[in-house]
Amino acid sequence: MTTERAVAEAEVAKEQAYVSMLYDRLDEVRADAAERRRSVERKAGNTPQAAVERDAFNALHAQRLAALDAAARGLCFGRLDLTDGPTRYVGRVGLQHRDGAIEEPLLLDWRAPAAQPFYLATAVEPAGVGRRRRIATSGRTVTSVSDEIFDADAASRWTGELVGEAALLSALSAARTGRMGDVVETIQAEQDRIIRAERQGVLVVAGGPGTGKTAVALHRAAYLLYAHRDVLARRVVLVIGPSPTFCDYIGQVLPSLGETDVLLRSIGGLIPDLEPNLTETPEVAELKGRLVMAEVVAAALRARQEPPADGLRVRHAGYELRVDARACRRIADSARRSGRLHNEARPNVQRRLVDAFAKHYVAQVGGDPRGGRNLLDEHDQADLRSELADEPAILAAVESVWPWLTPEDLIGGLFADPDRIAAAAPMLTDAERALLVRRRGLGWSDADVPLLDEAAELLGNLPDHAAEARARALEAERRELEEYAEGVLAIAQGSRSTDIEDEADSDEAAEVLSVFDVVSGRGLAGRMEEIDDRTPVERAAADRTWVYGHVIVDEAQELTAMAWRALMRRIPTRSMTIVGDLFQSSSPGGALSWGDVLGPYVRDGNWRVAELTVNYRAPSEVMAIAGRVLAEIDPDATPPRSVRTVGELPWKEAVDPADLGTRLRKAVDAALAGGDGNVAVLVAAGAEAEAWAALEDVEGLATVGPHGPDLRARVVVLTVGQSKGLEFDTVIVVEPAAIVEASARGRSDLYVALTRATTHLGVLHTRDLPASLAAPDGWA
Ligand SMILES: Nc1ncnc2c1ncn2[C@@H]1O[C@H](COP(=O)(O)OP(=O)(O)OP(=O)(O)O)[C@@H](O)[C@H]1O
Repeated sequence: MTTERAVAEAEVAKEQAYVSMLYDRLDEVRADAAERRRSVERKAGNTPQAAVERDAFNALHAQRLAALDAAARGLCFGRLDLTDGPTRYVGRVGLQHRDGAIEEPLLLDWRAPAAQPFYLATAVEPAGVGRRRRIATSGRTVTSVSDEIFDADAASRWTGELVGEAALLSALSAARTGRMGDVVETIQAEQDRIIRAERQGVLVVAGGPGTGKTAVALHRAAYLLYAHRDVLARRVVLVIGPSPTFCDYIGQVLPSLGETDVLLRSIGGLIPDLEPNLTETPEVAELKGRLVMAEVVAAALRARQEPPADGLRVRHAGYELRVDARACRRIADSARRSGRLHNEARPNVQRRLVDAFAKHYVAQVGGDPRGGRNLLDEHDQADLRSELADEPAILAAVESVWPWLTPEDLIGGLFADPDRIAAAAPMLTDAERALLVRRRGLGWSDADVPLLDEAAELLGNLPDHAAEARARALEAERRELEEYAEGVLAIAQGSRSTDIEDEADSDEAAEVLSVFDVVSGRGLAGRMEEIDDRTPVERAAADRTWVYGHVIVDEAQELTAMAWRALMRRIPTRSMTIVGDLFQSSSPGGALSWGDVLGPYVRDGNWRVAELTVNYRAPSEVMAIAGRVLAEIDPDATPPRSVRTVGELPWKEAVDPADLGTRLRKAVDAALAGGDGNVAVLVAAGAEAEAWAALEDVEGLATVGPHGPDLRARVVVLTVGQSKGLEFDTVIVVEPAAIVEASARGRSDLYVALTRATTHLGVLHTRDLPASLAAPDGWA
């Protein structure tokens, strides 16, 4: 055995002793936490107050246990030998001595200030570190140690191998699993500075593909929760991702760091109980994303507050009761001027209209034919008034002036009626207005969500009784419509089934479907009756108006102006981390500059940009090709510098259209045979069906669930839009020309597609390649 190996083994043995001790201590702490949780559960007291307290403590201990469980994997991964001080061990969680008497902790949480030199020390700026040691473990066993020596004295004491970037490179070369993992053991200095940046104000993290923006954003969430737990655990950190698929992809990172006070959502998921089920064309999504839509929504509401031109008439107890048009208008105008939200103003409108009807009623019932004083006394008049207050015909008349409205009513009612659109959106062209038309009851798209949110802001909540009454009314309406629809269909089509899907084209069916809108109102009413023993994250998830402690936006370049508007309402303190790359923006309504995005919401000087410059994902061979596409997007842009070179050039192949499927199949088979990594086939939107069909019988092909294809499969087909933020060992891009043509920002889509590869990249094409890819150099 060489001396170096003997020394290394001795060091491993020493670290093993320390790491075993840490695991013993972790087991003790977990046992204590579990015992405390059990004792809370056993605590006496059956009052609702005691139950709520018990649940709160339970949640706290459950969270602590989750953090300790998460820490068990790779508990300790580093050691710092300070030049003028003690030795410190760095890990996933902080551990103290049992008696707590000794000041130095047994293990430092990676987020503690004292642990920072582990990420920042370099030979040039050692930050007081003599030696940084990385400790690799498998389960509870130390498998190796590797050192960097920053101090000549320490160097003379240590003769083992020096492996600077080995841990990073080995992490980056590992096969991908379809789920992002944490990088806590190998955070790089430029990333660490961003992770620990001040909480106040808006921090924009810009950087090219693969620079770790998502990784940094998630570790920042974990850091902020550590540094400001008192506020943030109560107010919750919201992380916005570009799609539910992406949220699934990154969903394990924070739990693996022991953090659960975080809510992950896409913009489409911002309204509780509403799951968008429709996909818009890019034109419609762009139109709905424009800020002018806020004016359209406001105008649509004003139009719903318009009293009938010839006033109101109601028959009651043999009398015709009237409120003339001028009086109706006065009441509506003053409700609008009151500044109250629409539904909050309704009780006042109702009271004044009932008063006006009652006045007419009293005049008719007690009027003196000879022109004298009214014959009814004050009590009689009050009785008549209260008789009218619950009269359905009167309430229906009030509805016609100032209806109870949910966001779904307002926006669904607007889109369903070209006349309403014309009145609310005179600033749009005819063609644009036509894009907005949609029958009611078909559902909602991601692009509708900010509009529904805008509507909700103007409307306010329905009070419980109104929500219930409305649910009852709509239930009755639904039954009536169902009967009607059945009748109509029975006459028209004999015994044909009235399955809703069969009827999707009939107007009756559309109306029948529209009652699904009610579910959220009813769900809301039901929820309010429950005792509120939910965790802050659960409460935030169920509350559209929740104000968050910090908001992190990933792939922020994709958000439309309306989406930003909706999001900013959730974070009035503007404590935000915004992560994105403008060159990867494919959304036609997406950002062109961070100044444009933030200008309306954040004062200059309250936001700053931090850049990430190193590409941890795509190797230099892939970036050489992708960089040429970037140069076509913007000749002045600099692609991020790759840390890895894999020694394999990307390939491209021209194929006959008839052979595309067979060739694709061959390429996927070859990739699968070449290793145990995953494979993604990336295509232009609309071309996915063909690719799925070509790969139908490939073993390991993804299944498709409600959030899209399962990324944990070995082979997956995705549109470029779906692949945003993801990465795969092998990427096969099909028909770049079609990707470029598919949208106004098609070149950015092609840049995104090429930069998803961690190791192998291939391009299949039946048409000419864009100039940036046509040049022969850089290809195998
Ligand atoms: N310090 C690090 N240590 C180990 N792996 C890292 C580190 N930083 C980033 N990575 C890895 O690099 C890959 C790319 O990171 P990430 O997805 O965060 O990049 P991104 O900038 O968000 O990319 P894109 O803009 O393309 O979505 C991921 O696999 C991530 O885990």
